[in-house]
Amino acid sequence: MDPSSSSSSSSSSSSSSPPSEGPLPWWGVAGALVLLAAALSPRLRFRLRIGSYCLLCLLASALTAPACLLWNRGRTVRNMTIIKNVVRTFKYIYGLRFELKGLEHFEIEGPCVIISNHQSILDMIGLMEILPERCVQIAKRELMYMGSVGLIMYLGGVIFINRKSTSNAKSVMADVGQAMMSENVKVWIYPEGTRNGSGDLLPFKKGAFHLAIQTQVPVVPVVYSSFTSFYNPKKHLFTSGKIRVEVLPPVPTEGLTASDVDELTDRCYTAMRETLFRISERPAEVNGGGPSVSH
Ligand SMILES: CCCCCCCC/C=C\CCCCCCCC(=O)SCCNC(=O)CCNC(=O)[C@H](O)C(C)(C)COP(=O)(O)OP(=O)(O)OC[C@H]1O[C@@H](n2cnc3c(N)ncnc32)[C@H](O)[C@@H]1OP(=O)(O)O
Ligand SMILES: CCCCCCCCCCCCCCCC(=O)OC[C@@H](O)COP(=O)(O)O
Repeated sequence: MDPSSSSSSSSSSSSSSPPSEGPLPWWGVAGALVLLAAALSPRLRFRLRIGSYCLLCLLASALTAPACLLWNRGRTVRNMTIIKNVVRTFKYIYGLRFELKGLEHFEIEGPCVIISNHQSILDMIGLMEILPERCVQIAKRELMYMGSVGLIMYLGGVIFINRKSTSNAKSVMADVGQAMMSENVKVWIYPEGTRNGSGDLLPFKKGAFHLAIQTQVPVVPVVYSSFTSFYNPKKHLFTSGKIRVEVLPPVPTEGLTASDVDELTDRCYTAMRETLFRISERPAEVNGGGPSVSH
């Protein structure tokens, strides 16, 4: 070791005060314990990760709402563009990669009804990844009360329904039909009516298909591959992963009537289920399609 450096190091050590050796601050200890616990416990790791997602949604909503109000002065589908661009950054935070196919099927002049499978609260990231311009979603009205998330949904033009009351939902959907045509808006609906992480499809509710036939606009099915390889609340699994998204060709409804709803529902259900199994690399069931409408 060079003697000059030793003398300089001894002089520097005499001039600089010794590092403070006091105890770690309380927050340092707490943080270290949480990280240690998370490393040891999958359940805690899952809860921290999904909790951070919810917190991110709340925070991002609270920060984006003023921008929507300033930019577009209130509730309008134009706010969806702002919301979409914010939410699309979330995939980098959670390591979600998308493989997209069939986006050309969205190039429809005018309104249409978009339907897709619904697996979890992460779906919103996949929704915003491909959301076409001037497109709003149908949501359960409970979401309106989720703090800033409810506010941003309201500002983005999301339509809230009481899914526990068919009559209320039907009348709201009828109003949606009129608004679609007068304001040239697309509507995105989750026909399963609830989240479903099974890797299969639940029977479809019929509202989306009634709406499409009442307005004579095409139905555009969208399928997201199963999340089960990287997201499974029952197994406390939430890691990064790849999601295949396939937009299927539009299904026309010109000339159809309410009596064709069941057939239209079945047709979309079968096409989406086959696609879901294919892009999720799951063998199709031997007995063919499952139930397509709610019984
Ligand atoms: C900046 C940072 C931001 C971060 C924060 C995030 C911001 C994100 C912003 C924005 C993204 C927002 C994302 C939101 C996502 C939300 C997801 C959800 O909430 S999913 C749950 C709600 N959605 C549904 O439920 C739709 C599907 N349901 C339907 O369409 C149903 O049909 C419904 C609700 C209309 C009625 O449901 P029924 O349970 O009664 O079931 P049925 O079998 O469909 O209908 C019963 C009878 O009524 C007839 N019917 C139904 N709809 C009809 C209609 N419109 N006209 C006439 N008859 C109808 C049917 O034909 C059936 O009759 P016969 O069995 O055929 O005799
Ligand atoms: C002030 C009160 C704040 C309450 C905590 C707010 C937590 C915010 C979490 C926001 C996560 C983003 C939600 C995206 C929309 C969504 O995907 O909702 C799922 C619904 O389809 C669930 O329907 P269901 O399966 O029937 O329960």
